[in-house]
Amino acid sequence: KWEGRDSKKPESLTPPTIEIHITCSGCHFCVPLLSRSLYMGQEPQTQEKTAWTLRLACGGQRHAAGSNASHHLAKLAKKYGNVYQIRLGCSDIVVLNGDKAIRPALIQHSTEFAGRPNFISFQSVSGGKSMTFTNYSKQWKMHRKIAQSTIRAFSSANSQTKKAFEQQIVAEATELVEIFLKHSTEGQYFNPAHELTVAAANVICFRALLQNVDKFGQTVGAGSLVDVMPWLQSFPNPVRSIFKNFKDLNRDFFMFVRNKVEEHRETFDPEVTRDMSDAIIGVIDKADSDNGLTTDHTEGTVSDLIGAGLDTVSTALHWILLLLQVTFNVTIEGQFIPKDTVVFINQWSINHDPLSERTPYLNPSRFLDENGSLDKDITNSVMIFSAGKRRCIGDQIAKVEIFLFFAILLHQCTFEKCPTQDLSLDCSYGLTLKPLDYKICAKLRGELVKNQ
Ligand code: HEM
Repeated sequence: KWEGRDSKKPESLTPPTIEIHITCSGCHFCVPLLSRSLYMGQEPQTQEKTAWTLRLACGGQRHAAGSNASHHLAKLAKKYGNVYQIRLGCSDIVVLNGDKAIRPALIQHSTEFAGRPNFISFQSVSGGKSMTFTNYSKQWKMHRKIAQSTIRAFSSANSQTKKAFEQQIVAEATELVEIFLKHSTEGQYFNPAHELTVAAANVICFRALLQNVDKFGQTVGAGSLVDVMPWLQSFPNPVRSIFKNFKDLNRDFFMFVRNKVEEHRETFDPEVTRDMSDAIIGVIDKADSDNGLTTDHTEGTVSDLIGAGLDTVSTALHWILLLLQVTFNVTIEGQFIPKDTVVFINQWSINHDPLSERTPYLNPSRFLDENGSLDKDITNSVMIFSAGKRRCIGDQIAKVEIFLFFAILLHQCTFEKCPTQDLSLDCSYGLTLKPLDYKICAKLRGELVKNQ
């Protein structure tokens, strides 16, 4: 019995079930569910279900629930409790909302919540040898340990690596400022999404492959309606087409990584570790003892680190630039979980109370106490890197990257929103929740500071 539920006295031992009928295809509703789904590892039990029905009608446009499904799921928690169950296609998915439900699940029951479901879409990621999308096992533990120590070795292991890493980010951020100013020539407005993705890709690809890139406009991820409705693959329909595009994108991305890793193998020198790829080849390909990992896991790990480090950081910068431009004065409107249940950790619900009045603008001072010092209780309550066994292993990299990019962009430029465009806090779904496209114009504050 798991007692992470927020309510004082559970009425039943099973979470309420809400059926979600998706009445059109092409809806992205389930993507965030799937991309942050965890898997329980307890004994199976039968359960009685109380069913409520929620209909999402979406004729190819936004679904009735609004564009932010995480927000909608958080709102449902007000009615049904912080732990409830939805049915999506063939899958029952338990949704956890709010800090009080999520934190004990991820920390006190870290092993039970460390799994991953066996979704079809996960097989397309990192050549099927992803660490991120692999279920909890002894082999996964080894895989994660290798990925974690490799990241550390190339970002924060000692003052020299730290400095080299920071210098690379500064160079990238300085170039980004120049590109933004070029796109803003004569007061033009431009969409920063592509440049942010390339900047984040350059940082992580350089660490992983000693390679800069200019080709990443799209990012890879996982999660599709076919995971919960596999039969959608058997006849032509928009979900099948979207899934095909997703598989093609993942395949192209993986081929790029595989070719680069192959080049590294050909020139590998055990005395000189050039980048993360060399480090991983050294540990997996050339391992002295059998650690259960094969050479395919080498490419899988490099691909995982690039994929995870690219989309997240570029999305964070994309949100920051959006929130910088405008003040939004708006109103945002003990369970037992059986084995093999897919659990959606609605992390969004921790940092957003769906029913409270909020003014979501960039307001760093809300993290300060009355003396102007950082309030650790507040910063710790923001759980953007998750918790428990699946906690992000790139958090240190991410913090340094976002801090330096943000500081350099702000130091050098002001940003203006396009006057003809309404800004919105709605999201589009991929591996992360992304802001919708918007345009800005960058203006230099003073002299352009070039990278030394
Ligand atoms: C703002 C930036 C970032 C955010 C918000 C973020 C967030 C997260 C979260 C919430 C998870 C847990 C997912 C889950 O529970 O299923 C995660 C996992 C992961 N992150 Fe990050 N991340 C960021 C940057 C990075 C970077 C820069 C890297 C690598 C260079 C990275 C590598 C990973 C990996 C490999 C995992 C999977 C861990 C596992 O499955 O054991 N992340 N990240």
